[in-house]
Amino acid sequence: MIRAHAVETVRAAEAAAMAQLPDGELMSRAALGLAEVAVARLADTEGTTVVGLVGAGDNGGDTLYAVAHLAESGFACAVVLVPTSGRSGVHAAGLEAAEAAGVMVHVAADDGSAAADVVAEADLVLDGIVGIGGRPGLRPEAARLVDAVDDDAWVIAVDLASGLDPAGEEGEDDAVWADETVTFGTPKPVHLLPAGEAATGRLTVVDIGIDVDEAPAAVERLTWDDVVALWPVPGSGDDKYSRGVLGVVAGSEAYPGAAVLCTTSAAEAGVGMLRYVGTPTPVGLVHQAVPEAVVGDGRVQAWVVGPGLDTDADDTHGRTQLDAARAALESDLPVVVDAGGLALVEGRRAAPTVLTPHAGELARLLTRLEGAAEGTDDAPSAGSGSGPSTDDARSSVNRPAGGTAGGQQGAGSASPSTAGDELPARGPGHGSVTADDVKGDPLGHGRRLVALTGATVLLKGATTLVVTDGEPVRSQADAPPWLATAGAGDVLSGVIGALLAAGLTPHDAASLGALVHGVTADRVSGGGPLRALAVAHGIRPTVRDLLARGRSAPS
Ligand SMILES: NC(=O)C1=CN([C@@H]2O[C@H](COP(=O)(O)OP(=O)(O)OC[C@H]3O[C@@H](n4cnc5c(N)ncnc54)[C@H](O)[C@@H]3O)[C@@H](O)[C@H]2O)[C@@H](O)CC1
Ligand SMILES: [K+]
Repeated sequence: MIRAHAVETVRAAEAAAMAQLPDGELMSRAALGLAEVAVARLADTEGTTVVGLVGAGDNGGDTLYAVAHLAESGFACAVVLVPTSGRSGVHAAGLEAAEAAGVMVHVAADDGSAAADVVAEADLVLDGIVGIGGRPGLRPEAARLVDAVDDDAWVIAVDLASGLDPAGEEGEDDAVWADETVTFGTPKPVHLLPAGEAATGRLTVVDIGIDVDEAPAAVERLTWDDVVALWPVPGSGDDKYSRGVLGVVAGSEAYPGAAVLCTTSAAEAGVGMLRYVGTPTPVGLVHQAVPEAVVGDGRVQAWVVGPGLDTDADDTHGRTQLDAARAALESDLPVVVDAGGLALVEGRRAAPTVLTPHAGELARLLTRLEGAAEGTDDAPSAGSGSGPSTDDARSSVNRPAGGTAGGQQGAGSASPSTAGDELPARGPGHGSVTADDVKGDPLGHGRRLVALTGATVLLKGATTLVVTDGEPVRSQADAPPWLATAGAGDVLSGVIGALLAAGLTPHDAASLGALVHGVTADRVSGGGPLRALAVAHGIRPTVRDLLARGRSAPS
């Protein structure tokens, strides 16, 4: 598992380490690690010239010492001091070391255009303007220098891309767009969250000897090795019931395919037994595609409610299916609620619940539930504010052409309410939320839905977020953009349902489901198009191979 720690946690760990070490030791380790990465990248890119952009804090100090190392290794090195106060504004000992190593020093405040020319010449740029002490956004003088960076230069952000919010809560238009980030001690939340992940680029963690193992993480990301630890593997005493029976209320006369996708993926994920509740057309399809499934209601350990569900159906079969969906939601059993099922959510359930909206569905749900809550005395607070900006609208000063944070991924579904329909604009009613609002602040809006429902919220996107009250946010970015295809969400809900039925917590089931879904999509895609059904059929071999990694790993 990758664990990212909040700035306060990092500062406390650094203080504890510094108390045991000579002055400057941590910075020296950071600078050396940074220089080693830079040397490797210069070799990869056949680069020879280096510029360090140096701000007023210790992030600039790291950069000055790293550039000194690079100059000593024979590279043509310069630094540009960004603060308006020039030399007096930067880390004095670092500046002395850089000058002693023969680094050319340019002061942006003295001659901004000459400094920009120097920046434009560099093959490799170290962004040391601000680190974890930074506020979001770049000052104009810094932005001008970042803008001068050559499109072909390799940009390494020191600790984090300057201009980003270290906590990853606030999106920021004005930030460095790094090819790579070299961070110290532990990842920071911004490296794993949608607000900063794309501008972070490749992430390398340099061990500087601080200890955060016992400290709570702010954000976590499951990795392949976590599958062995978390995936429910049957023992010799298990039978199909003890392994978990999953009930699926999905598909409809209008959207029958979702039933096939959801039940197929649940079966592929190895559920003990599957019950399916649907209308005649999807029942026939499920019979053919998943002969293991038992059609009809019965005892289950968990439910999936909603993929392809037609909440407008008013024929007898449709109404009976909707009654089963409502009964599942009113039961004391764990439920995954997806797509059409989200329209049936009325607020808190007492039992474990995973809601799996994409941005548009989350916006609709928040608008409806917050509207309803406003009419009551105990209305929860609306949570953090939301801006109209979107990922797509974000522009970073040195972002490469066409480089965006990626669109919605894994959000596709064969269900009526997940067919990419999004609220066109902010609605007239007070408190109405749009899909763009959610994309501009996915974590904040996810938290709002958690506060309203008490559920685990899995928000689909290029990076999928899993938010549960009292747990570190899980952030999974395993899937290729090809997964943004209709039906992918139906497959995801089947996997999560199988894991819930086996007894995993909603937080683990949702994040592990997202991981396996994304890894499967990546394998199935192989760099090309994929179909949701192929992802469903890929779940079984993917889980098998991930479990086999654990068996072959040295103990
Ligand atoms: N604390 C430690 O023990 C270690 C810290 N290290 C480095 O130190 C960094 C943190 O250093 P600092 O706490 O000095 O803080 P930073 O270097 O992140 O920056 C703080 C300075 O930048 C200015 N600033 C803030 N936001 C700005 C913005 N948007 N635009 C321009 N200037 C802005 C502030 O006025 C302040 O002077 C880490 O990110 C890491 O790079 C490493 O050397 C490892 C050890
Ligand atoms: K930086």
